[in-house]
Amino acid sequence: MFGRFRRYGPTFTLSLMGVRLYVLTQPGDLRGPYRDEGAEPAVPFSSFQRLMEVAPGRPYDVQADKAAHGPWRRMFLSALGPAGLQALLPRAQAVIQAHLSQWEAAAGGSCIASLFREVRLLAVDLAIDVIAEVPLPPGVQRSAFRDKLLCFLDGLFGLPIALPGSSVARALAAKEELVAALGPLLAADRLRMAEQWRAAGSRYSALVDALTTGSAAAATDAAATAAAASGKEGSGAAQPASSPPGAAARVTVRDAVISGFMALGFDSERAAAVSVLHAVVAGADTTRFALFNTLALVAMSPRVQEEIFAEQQRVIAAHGPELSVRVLLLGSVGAGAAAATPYLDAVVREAMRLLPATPGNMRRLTADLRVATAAAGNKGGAASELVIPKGAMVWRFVPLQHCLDPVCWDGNTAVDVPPHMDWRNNFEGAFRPERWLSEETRPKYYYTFGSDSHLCVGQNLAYMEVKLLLALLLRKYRLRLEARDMLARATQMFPFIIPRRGTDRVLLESCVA
Ligand code: HEM
Repeated sequence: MFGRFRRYGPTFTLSLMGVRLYVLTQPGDLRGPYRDEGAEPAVPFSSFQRLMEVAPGRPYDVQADKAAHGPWRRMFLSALGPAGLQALLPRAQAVIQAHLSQWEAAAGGSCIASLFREVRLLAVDLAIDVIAEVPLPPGVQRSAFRDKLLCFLDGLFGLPIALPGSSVARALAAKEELVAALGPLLAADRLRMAEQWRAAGSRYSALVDALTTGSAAAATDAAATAAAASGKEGSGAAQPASSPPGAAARVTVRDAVISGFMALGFDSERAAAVSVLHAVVAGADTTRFALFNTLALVAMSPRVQEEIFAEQQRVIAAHGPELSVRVLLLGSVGAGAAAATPYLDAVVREAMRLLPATPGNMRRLTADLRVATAAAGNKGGAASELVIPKGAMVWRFVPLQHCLDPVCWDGNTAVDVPPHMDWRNNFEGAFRPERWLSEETRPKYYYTFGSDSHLCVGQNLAYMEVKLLLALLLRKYRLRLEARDMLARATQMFPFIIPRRGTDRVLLESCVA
């Protein structure tokens, strides 16, 4: 894409799965669409639309609904705020630890046989147990449920062909089985939400006010209980996963998605099940690619691993071995929480800057948009203007935007890839977590989690999960890719990296005496 930017300038078009997209790169051009001004979020791919609709011909999109989006977003922010993260941390740690134990048992602790496969399974378990907190009863076989979810996710960006055997056809069948399994499990949530909805006079904002106020109180009680139980401020491990009986319930992601569906007039058992699939989709694929990309880059850098290890040793000496929210997340999460692991934080941001887990979401214009089209490198040249018509799709392609970062890039368009993004030929110069540690070098463009009106509400949960995995792994092991050029040899780079079969083995070298 940098090549296209060099050739065609800051605005150019391309066709993706038959859809014409305008790629915009100028901050001034992007501002309006990503603030919902003259544009709305939309995924223009028919496979995705079919799999996400409630029933044939009944689309659902709370993100594009101006009235519902605000309260819905507030529900998520409450569910995934500091107290929510505190409650979810023990769950995340249990899931990650279980997978680590399986990896260790499978190869005598010497390797992860297929990084791609293993983090995919891990991300789906995190989506089930941590994001959606799906109450899978013992009767439902987890492996079969997980397989169906994977099948559903595989179809989302498949070619829009629902012929037997195609990924979309298989995903549609898996969706029906998932809906049938989930519907009854969510009956109590749905009825409770319907009751609260009526009590709030069927006004979404009032419902959210009532739920989030109660949730904040529950969170404060829960945090105090956790601190008292562990004797340490901000400790996550002693925190119960749900509120004790009688206490105000904390808001969950499940509540957020089910309420969003209700706000748009869907209150059936099927709609509740589809809403939970939406939550799983929001977190599962993104998290898996974040885990894969980050582990791959870290495994390529013994230097970065040593730095993480040294920081972990300091954390253990200062706070004990427990991985709490305070240890894992920065001051932005939770009043007064200091950054105990700034280097780990920098590593995760740097990995997600260099290899973003998503290529960026698109917007459909609801009004004409005027943009500049001056060719790149045409400094001082006259800027021409282009009017992109209402109805067109515009896109901020995240890796390209990261190439153009004014802090990291000197504006040289003579190179194929700017050095700060060129992990293939300039690994040490490109993958530099240290750039995040000083105000002067800190990247200005970082769009892996979107921006503005739809900035990802799950980003702190995602950071927490990735950091947990890295900390747990690197306290015990040094990672090494068996095929050091695994990323360069990948069979697919877009929209996600998929490694060539057999090249994604990660060697685990014990560093514990
Ligand atoms: C590394 C992992 C993740 C990445 C890279 C990621 C990326 C993104 C991006 C780019 C957006 C903006 C979409 C847009 O502009 O239209 C977004 C929005 C969103 N994300 Fe994430 N996400 C991740 C994890 C999660 C998780 C774990 C959740 C948990 C539920 C989540 C929930 C959401 C929701 C609900 C929105 C919509 C926000 C709104 O429209 O106001 N994400 N995410």
